[in-house]
Amino acid sequence: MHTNSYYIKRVMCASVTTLTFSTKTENLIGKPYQIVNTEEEDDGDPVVNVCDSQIYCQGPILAAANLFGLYNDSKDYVDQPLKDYPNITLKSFNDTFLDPQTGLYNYTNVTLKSWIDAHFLPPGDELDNCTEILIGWTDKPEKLSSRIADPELREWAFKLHGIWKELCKKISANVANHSELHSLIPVPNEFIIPGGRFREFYYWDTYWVIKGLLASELYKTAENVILNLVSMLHKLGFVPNGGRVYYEKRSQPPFLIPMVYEYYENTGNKTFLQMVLNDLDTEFNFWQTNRSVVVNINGTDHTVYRYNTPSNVPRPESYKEDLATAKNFTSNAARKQLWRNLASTAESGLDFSTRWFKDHLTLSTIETTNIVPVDLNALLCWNMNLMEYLANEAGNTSMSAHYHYLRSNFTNTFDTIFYNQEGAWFDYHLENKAQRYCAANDTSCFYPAIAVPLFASCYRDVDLRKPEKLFLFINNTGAFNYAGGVPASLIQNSNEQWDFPNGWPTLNHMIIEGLRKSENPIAQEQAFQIARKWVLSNYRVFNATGHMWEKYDVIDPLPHPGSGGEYVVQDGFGWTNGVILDLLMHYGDRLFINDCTKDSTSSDVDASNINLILVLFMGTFVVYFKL
Ligand SMILES: OC[C@H]1O[C@H](O[C@H]2O[C@H](CO)[C@@H](O)[C@H](O)[C@H]2O)[C@H](O)[C@@H](O)[C@@H]1O
Repeated sequence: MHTNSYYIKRVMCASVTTLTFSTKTENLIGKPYQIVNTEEEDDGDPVVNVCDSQIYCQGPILAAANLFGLYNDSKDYVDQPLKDYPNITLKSFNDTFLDPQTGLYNYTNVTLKSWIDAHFLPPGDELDNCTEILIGWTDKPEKLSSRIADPELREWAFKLHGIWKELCKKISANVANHSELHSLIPVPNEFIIPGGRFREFYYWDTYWVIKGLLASELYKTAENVILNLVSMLHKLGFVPNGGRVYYEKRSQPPFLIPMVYEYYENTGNKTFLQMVLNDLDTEFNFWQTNRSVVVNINGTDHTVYRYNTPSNVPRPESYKEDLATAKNFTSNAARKQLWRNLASTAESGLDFSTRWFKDHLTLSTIETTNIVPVDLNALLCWNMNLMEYLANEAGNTSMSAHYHYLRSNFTNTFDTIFYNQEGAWFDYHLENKAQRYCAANDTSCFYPAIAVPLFASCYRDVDLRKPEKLFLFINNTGAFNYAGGVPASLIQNSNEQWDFPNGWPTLNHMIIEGLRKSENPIAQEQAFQIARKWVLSNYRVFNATGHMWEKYDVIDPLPHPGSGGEYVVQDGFGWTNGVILDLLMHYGDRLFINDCTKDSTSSDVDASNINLILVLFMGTFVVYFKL
């Protein structure tokens, strides 16, 4: 018998599985006993848990529930509220299953499941609906009525607007009074959940939710949702991945400052801006202090940013998946490194994509902390720009000057590290000390991230060639040729959700907005074409399924929800609805359902190419004329 060691024995007996932990009792509480081989030498890298909870982030119950695979979706276990205090629950667990003589736990999947059912409430039990408190609610907001020309699209927009009522949740009083019984983190106001298994707010999702709420004229809700994130800054010093304790060690792409910017541009509410300005500064400083790294190029130091959480244990919401990914890893050090990379990728919001894999194919080769992502850096460049503007609007000229200084230095860094004269921006690899450049005809080359510098306007305004060159580069990859929108990569068969053939609302929106905001007519026409494909295929899937989905398969002429990754595709869906409402605000006067009643999307592509050729012609003329 191995004691004090990494050793878990599974004995199948008929349909009942017996699980025995061959580990001493003292190692079971408070230590990630199930993952660390205590016989191995200390590798000097201490275990960093995601949170202190012995129920939701570590401890024997989390491990047992996952090792037995009691849940189809691992996230269900960590979303269940407790019926009694954690220490009482833990004691009951040990009293029931732990043999004091041997120090072994003894249970079957049946006894374990029935014990869990007796001690936990169903997932999501702690949420109330908030229909009553959507201040300013009207069934048919004026913006949607006036800016959408096609009557069918307008009716659809009203339906999407109606879904805010279903996705809007409020934490029940119980959570605030007894937060130790919940993984949900209490927030002061209502919030919009993505939907399905995602029963809490998510950080970067909320940017597109806010865009949708603004189109829906739900200004007070938008304000309240932002204040929830500000309350996270007060509590944790940063905005976490999502509103549960198991997300407390990592963030998500930095969109709080852009959220406040969008809100302010729509409302002009200076009092609100002044109230949150210092918090926005705190948010920026979190990235500056905790996620920056220095890269030296030709003797000059450049500060850039990467995703890099300190936690190095399995993600509690994907515990069994992270154990499975580590199954061939033989040392503690390698496992901890892998888990830090998996969690850091979740911080990127793009969990998972071949973009982060060393071999562009296999999850276990993940190396996110080695990668300096072009999109994260572009977003922080945008944050600097927005802070300069917002601080000035709020009357804080010294803060504004500070951000002006930061951004003007950073645009040079950005150019030096990420820009390639082939016409696109690329990630940078820390160990290889090189850009992750690849030619347009290489399928591992295209990720929508390369278009984020346009979305974030992280290039000099006078540099009009950059948007055009980027457009041409992406065009050459073939990524614009799909019927339903732009895919998350061109790498096939990875079965990861942030890869081909899935297209995501967030990525399509950033590409469209980047091209639209450029002053280049070719790029702007492509923006419209992508928006048209995206809106019309979402519409068709909605009519076919009755739902909006978190992601879509963009290659099939008959569009349908996406697939792949750790969990089944979810409906709802916060950011999907926000993106459609926002695109209808921009393009509602020129989008018509009849454009897509014909089934052949390839003829749509042909038509859009003809338009592009025409605009290309005109664009050349415009550029020529400017010179
Ligand atoms: O449970 C697995 C992972 O689920 C989340 O990620 C996905 O959904 C989020 C909500 O829509 C979205 O923000 C993220 O981009 C998606 O990949 C969660 O954010 C991950 O941390 C979690 O491990």
